Amino acid sequence: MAPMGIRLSPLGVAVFCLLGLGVLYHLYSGFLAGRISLFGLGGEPAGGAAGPPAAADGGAVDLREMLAVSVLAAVRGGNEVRRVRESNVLHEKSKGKTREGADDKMTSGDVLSNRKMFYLLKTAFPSVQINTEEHVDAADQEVILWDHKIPDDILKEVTTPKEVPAESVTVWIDPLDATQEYTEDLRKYVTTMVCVAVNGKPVLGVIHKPFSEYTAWAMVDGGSNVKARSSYNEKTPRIVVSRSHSGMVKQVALQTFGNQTTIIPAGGAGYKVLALLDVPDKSQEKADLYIHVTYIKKWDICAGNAILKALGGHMTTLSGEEISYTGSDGIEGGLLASIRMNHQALVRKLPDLEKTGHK
Ligand SMILES: Nc1ncnc2c1ncn2[C@@H]1O[C@H](COP(=O)(O)O)[C@@H](OP(=O)(O)O)[C@H]1O
Ligand SMILES: [Mg+2]
Repeated sequence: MAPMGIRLSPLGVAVFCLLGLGVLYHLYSGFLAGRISLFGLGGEPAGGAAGPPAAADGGAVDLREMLAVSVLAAVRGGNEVRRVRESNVLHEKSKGKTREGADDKMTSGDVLSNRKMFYLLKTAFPSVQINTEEHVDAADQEVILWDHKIPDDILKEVTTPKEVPAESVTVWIDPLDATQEYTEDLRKYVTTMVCVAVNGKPVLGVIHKPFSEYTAWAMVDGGSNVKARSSYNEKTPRIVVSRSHSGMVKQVALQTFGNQTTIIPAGGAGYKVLALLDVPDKSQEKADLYIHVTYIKKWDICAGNAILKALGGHMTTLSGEEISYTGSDGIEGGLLASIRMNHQALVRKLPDLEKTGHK
């Protein structure tokens, strides 16, 4: 006898259970079929539904899953970057001028990489804020599904899920860093990058080099597949600087560290952060410090900032302020990036750019 005097017929209960099982089977087989068709083909479907998004409810997102999708996005974007460069049809355009009057370039490599990277992340994490360097064409949407697989190297380092509220997350995408150098066919400088910030703090970063197929990733308090070198020259550092947006950086570096200092001009903020690390890629130059003095955007620097932070290094403005990865796109105060050095002592050594007019 059921409570309140209601009698349950055993046949009714059995029919109800069978119906429930049927509904569950239907849902689950659809989900599996989606996955199988996606990965059986080894590519992305043009649309339709497979696995559910990782954070469909806008509640929590798992940073370990976000790292897996970020790596995949950087690699998929990188494939587009490589394909366009190899076709030699770049459709190069100027988006306008930088504050210093240089052309702000864009190519088909930027656009197609952006489309892959943005929609892969957006489909997996529909409720998170994604800021990207390039315009996303809403009329040219693509559903790109993630197989919910976390690669072994990530599982080995990041052993537990790390959930955070979806609304605390801001993702920054740079679909093609070093566009200027890309147009000059200086391939080694080119990277694709993804960064995840939580409450404005950079917590995970991915920098991928499409032409050498090297990927560096790191998560603050999580793990990494890259590390710092064993030693750095703090006294007469080799300093990596911009080759196409340099401003007065050489003067600042020589004034601060003396004329013996080696200046390495290089393209791409991602490439310059990798120059500070122990990177096996043969095309990668090595440096002790990265300094930038002109205006720069957060998608250019967030991934490098997260990786440095995860490895115990620092990226700040030239006056030592931490950079917040929410709100506005750009930062005004220049950049100083270091690892295994006394970062605050370096900040004290640098001249005040406002006063010296070296900006
Ligand atoms: N003054 C400036 N204004 C706008 N963007 C700048 C800039 N200085 C550097 N950047 C951007 O920061 C990235 C690294 O610059 P650099 O190679 O000169 O060090 C490049 O990104 P993109 O190639 O993604 O546009 C570049 O466009
Ligand atoms: Mg960039």
